[in-house]
Amino acid sequence: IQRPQAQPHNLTSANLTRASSSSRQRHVGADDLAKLEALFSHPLYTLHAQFSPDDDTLLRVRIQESEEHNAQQWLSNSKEGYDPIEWNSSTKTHPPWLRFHLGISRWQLYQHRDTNLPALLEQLSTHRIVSAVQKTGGTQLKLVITFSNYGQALFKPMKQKRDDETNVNLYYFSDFERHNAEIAAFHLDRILGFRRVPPVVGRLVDVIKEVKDITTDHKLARTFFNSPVGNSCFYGQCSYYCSTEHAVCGRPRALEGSLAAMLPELSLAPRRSWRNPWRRSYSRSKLALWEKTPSYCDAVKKTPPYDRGTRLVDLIDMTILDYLQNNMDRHHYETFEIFGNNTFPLHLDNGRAFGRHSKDEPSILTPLVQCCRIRRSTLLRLRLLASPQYRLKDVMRASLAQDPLAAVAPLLTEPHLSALDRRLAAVLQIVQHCLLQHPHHHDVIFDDITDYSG
Ligand SMILES: Nc1ncnc2c1ncn2[C@@H]1O[C@H](COP(=O)(O)OP(=O)(O)OP(=O)(O)O)[C@@H](O)[C@H]1O
Ligand SMILES: [Mn+2]
Repeated sequence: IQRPQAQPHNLTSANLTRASSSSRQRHVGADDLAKLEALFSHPLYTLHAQFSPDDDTLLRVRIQESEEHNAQQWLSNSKEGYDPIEWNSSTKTHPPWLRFHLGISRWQLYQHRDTNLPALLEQLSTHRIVSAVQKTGGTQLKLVITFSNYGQALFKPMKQKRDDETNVNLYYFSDFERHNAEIAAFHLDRILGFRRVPPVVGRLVDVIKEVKDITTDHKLARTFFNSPVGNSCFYGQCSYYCSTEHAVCGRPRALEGSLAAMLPELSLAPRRSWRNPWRRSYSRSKLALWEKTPSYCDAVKKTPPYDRGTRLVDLIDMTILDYLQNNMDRHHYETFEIFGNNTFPLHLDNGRAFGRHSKDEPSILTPLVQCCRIRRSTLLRLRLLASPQYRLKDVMRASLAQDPLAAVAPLLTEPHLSALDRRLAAVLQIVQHCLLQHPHHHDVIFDDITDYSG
């Protein structure tokens, strides 16, 4: 494929790493970075880098006969404003978004130390935008952005300042989404070793040049206006908070937002949506059944798909992620249909995480408390992250410093980082309590890494 004009021709993952590490050092201590490096080199991350056999990937490249015959590059007519399509069945020719799609497997979205990841993030944050339209459905304003190489991203704009704490009188279901939460969730999920959040990066978007001027979405275009101080604003159309009072504004045109790599489209890779058994009531007055039934997990454990395989412990993984980031909004989760029940749950939509640092929400941990079940690999990584040698808040600080928006301000403030450590200790305490209550440790610990002794 042809490299986009905005990028140097010699862009490789090697010099990308060099470039980002030199800029990182300005913002974050070398100690934190060394901890992150050491963490990712630990056997608990490297030993089990799953190399999926081909039949365990979501998509496969079909080699066309004509292509085999003339070994020519496959050239198709490209749309106006887009780069020519010059990729074929060889991975070397694929743009990063396509490599990402082709790398999705039964158990993870990308590999540990995936060499495509830096290139994908770099493209999301710098690539030329040729289209921006509203994503329909969902409650809050978000855009689907298309790049000149046909890659796509889901854009969530900054709605509030990073150090704003959610109003205590606001219910979780009316909380604003936060772009920095989407970014931080990607980093946290990767540090926990799950790799179930699609890669997300921060970016300053020019709301006039990169949205208004190029959009084909007339409903969106009609909502642009200039604020009293001359900033360019828009509010779009959605079921909540899409009005002049809740507009998002550039300064004067530059607007912060998160860009999540788009998953393969549903026609290629259909997904199934599952209701979270521990879903909240989404009502001001009603309690959910799980809130009134201490033995609730016994029933869940007998219900497919939680009665076999790894779905229950995967749900516990998701619970731990959500407790750490204080996300109460996990009403549903999705899986890729083609993998049936033996697959991982996607950790999509983390926009309501990191709303509060001064308060923890113990009820998020209810599945862990009621089920007393956890993957051994997860538990061992959590213990690693609780040790001073690595320390969750330090490795998160180092990881988040790699995001381009860290140059504007840290993606998570120090109180949020400290909350991570405090909540991690609470998770480990609950697991300890479970172990004391159960005579057989294997009733609590699901050993998914039997060959690892540590
Ligand atoms: N990276 C992605 N790639 C493709 N589709 C995505 C991605 N992230 C989210 N989606 C899809 O877009 C839908 C809406 O996204 P999201 O849940 O983040 O927005 P929302 O406004 O919070 O929606 P809701 O109010 O229903 O929770 C999701 O149900 C999901 O299927
Ligand atoms: Mn949501």
